[in-house]
Amino acid sequence: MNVEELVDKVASGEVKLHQVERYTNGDKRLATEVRRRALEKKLGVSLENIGHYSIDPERVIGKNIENMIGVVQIPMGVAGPLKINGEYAKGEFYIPLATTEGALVASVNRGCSALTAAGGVKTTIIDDKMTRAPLLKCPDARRAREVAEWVKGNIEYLQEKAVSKVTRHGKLRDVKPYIVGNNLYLRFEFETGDAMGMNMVTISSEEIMKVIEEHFPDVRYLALSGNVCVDKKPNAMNFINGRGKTVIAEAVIPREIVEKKLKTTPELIAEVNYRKNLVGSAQAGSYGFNAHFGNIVGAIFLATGQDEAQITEGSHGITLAEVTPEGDLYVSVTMPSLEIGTVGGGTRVPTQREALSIMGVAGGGDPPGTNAKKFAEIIAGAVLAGELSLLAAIAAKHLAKAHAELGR
Ligand SMILES: CC(C)(COP(=O)([O-])OP(=O)([O-])OC[C@H]1O[C@@H](n2cnc3c(N)ncnc32)[C@H](O)[C@@H]1OP(=O)([O-])[O-])[C@@H](O)C(=O)NCCC(=O)NCCSC(=O)C[C@@](C)(O)CC(=O)[O-]
Ligand SMILES: NC(=O)C1=CN([C@@H]2O[C@H](COP(=O)(O)OP(=O)(O)OC[C@H]3O[C@@H](n4cnc5c(N)ncnc54)[C@H](OP(=O)(O)O)[C@@H]3O)[C@@H](O)[C@H]2O)C=CC1
Repeated sequence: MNVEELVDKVASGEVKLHQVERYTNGDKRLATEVRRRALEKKLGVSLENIGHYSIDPERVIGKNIENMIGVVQIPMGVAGPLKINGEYAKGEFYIPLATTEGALVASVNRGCSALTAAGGVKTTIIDDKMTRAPLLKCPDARRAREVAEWVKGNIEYLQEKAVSKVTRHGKLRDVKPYIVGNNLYLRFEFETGDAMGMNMVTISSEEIMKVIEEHFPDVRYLALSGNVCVDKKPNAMNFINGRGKTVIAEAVIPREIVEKKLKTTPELIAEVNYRKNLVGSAQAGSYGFNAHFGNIVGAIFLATGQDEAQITEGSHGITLAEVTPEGDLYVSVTMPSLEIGTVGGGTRVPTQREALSIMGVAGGGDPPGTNAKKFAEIIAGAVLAGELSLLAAIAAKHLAKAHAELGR
């Protein structure tokens, strides 16, 4: 069948979208073009821009995407330099941000400028784990408790018998059981090196379930994810117990810098933060006791190939601002659930990998895990920059003007 015939057959539905590779001798670039052209024909639309890209379909189909028709492009800007005094990120960094929201990059850039002039951001990682919580249906709550106790006492055994079969970098380090009636949710905690880890921990958890079913034939493994993990949904669990990296970025900004660069005062920033981010968020029942973590996390996630659905949990967290006894401004962001990686998933897509390389965090670290931790510290620093600048703009009543000038 020639290409024109194939396009027609796909447009008519005779060949399904996911079957096209069968007719292109496995040529994925051609299959991508055929699907796009079939869609153009069927819908009477032009997808010319979606069809212009540098990413090789051979590298992403089958690992990152199915039914590929092309690529969507998001403008990418860069903010910085931002000085970070972290335990992993040390020095000045440029932060790639993919967004279509005018004024966002300018704002993060302004925050970077103020923070760097103030001596930089101090970052601290409090915890680091990826979780998966399978659901087991037990005869009753007492049996559920027995299973949970056995699992708690057999972490090393499960690592050896199940997890080590799946992954070299994934390590089962703990489990937190939750029991509801006869349901047992085993929230497994894993170290995942430089990977965000969801594939690693999901496949490992299934192996663990096999071992548990062998030991407890009266217990039925019902769902690999029991929603206590918690992945890709707003939730209190990750806010309180953490998931991915739990990281804090903080800085003290001298009053002169607040006045000169941010056009306001430490007192006004602290008051706006208290009344907006803390009281306002409490009134709204929000998990985001912050101004716009989601903006910065989202733009970095899109630029660097992170799982975009996990921007949800990345947007959780608390911003603090207070005036120091010396009259300067202390600011911090506490991010309980930053689920990120520098290997695996979308990080291997060439454009995204280049974006990671801007920060010196593409690929695995030496030792493993250090690159992802460095990346987490850089994100937290950038989030602090964004929070600081937006809070200042709101305090100075510059928000509407900024977006009128840069966003329309
Ligand atoms: C727009 C600014 C930065 C102007 O701020 P400014 O202080 O008037 O600007 P400036 O010209 O005096 O320059 C100060 C610094 O800003 C940066 N800067 C300034 N202009 C640019 C530019 N064009 N491109 C790149 N960087 C720029 C630059 O770093 C510069 O310092 P330097 O490096 O020169 O020493 C400021 O008004 C601002 O930050 N506004 C806030 C905008 C913002 O944060 N938007 C985020 C999205 S809002 C949203 O989506 C969430 C929301 C609001 O709904 C959440 C909520 O409910 O709170
Ligand atoms: N399965 C699911 O339920 C879900 C999957 N996802 C998706 O999962 C993907 C991410 O899964 P993830 O497990 O992070 O990625 P991968 O599945 O790509 O696993 C990471 C791979 O990198 C290897 N690796 C090499 N060097 C390192 C290093 N330094 N540190 C860690 N691993 C290293 C690992 O080897 P080895 O394993 O031998 O150590 C492993 O093969 C994303 O595409 C995401 O969208 C998201 C949510 C749910």
